[in-house]
Amino acid sequence: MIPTVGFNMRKVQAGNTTIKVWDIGGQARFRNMWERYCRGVSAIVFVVDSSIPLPSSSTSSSGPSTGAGSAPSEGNDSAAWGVAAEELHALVSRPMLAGVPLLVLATKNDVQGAASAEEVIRVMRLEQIAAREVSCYSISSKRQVNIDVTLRWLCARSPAGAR
Ligand SMILES: Nc1nc2c(ncn2[C@@H]2O[C@H](COP(=O)(O)OP(=O)(O)OP(=O)(O)O)[C@@H](O)[C@H]2O)c(=O)[nH]1
Ligand SMILES: [Mg+2]
Repeated sequence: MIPTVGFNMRKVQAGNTTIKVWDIGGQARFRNMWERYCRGVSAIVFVVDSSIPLPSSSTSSSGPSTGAGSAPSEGNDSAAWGVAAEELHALVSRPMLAGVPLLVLATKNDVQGAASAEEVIRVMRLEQIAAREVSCYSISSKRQVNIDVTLRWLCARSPAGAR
């Protein structure tokens, strides 16, 4: 796996449904593209790394955890959860994306000690996201865990109304 530069487009076949996936880079320099690519979509999938240690204080889910004035972490320490939560909440607050269903995927659940879906719901403050469908699954891309339920969730949000 190499970091996504800009975006990639893939079509994924799932049963009778073809899912057109826009995979957008997560690095800071690509985040201003997110809203544009999310307009008019059937669903937004936001992938987080559940192997990153959770913040020690369950209430401090945003902001830098290191000294005052330091930049928010982009690395693999627990401050990355705060960055992810802030970025997700900023994205879904965009008026153009009102009502778009959101699926948060907590990947790397094959790593020992990975955060559970419930922990990710708490640290990402998903219960604060209103007026849209919000789901969260713990998955492993590496071991193909819960990829089937993920595809079913996406198919059920297809414009053709597979529900
Ligand atoms: N153990 C494990 N590693 C994973 C899993 N999914 C991804 N990785 C690894 O995590 C690293 C980052 O994966 P990427 O798919 O490039 O992450 P990304 O979020 O697309 O990153 P950007 O493209 O920069 O946004 C790679 O080294 C992957 O091999 C997983 O389910 N389990
Ligand atoms: Mg990528």
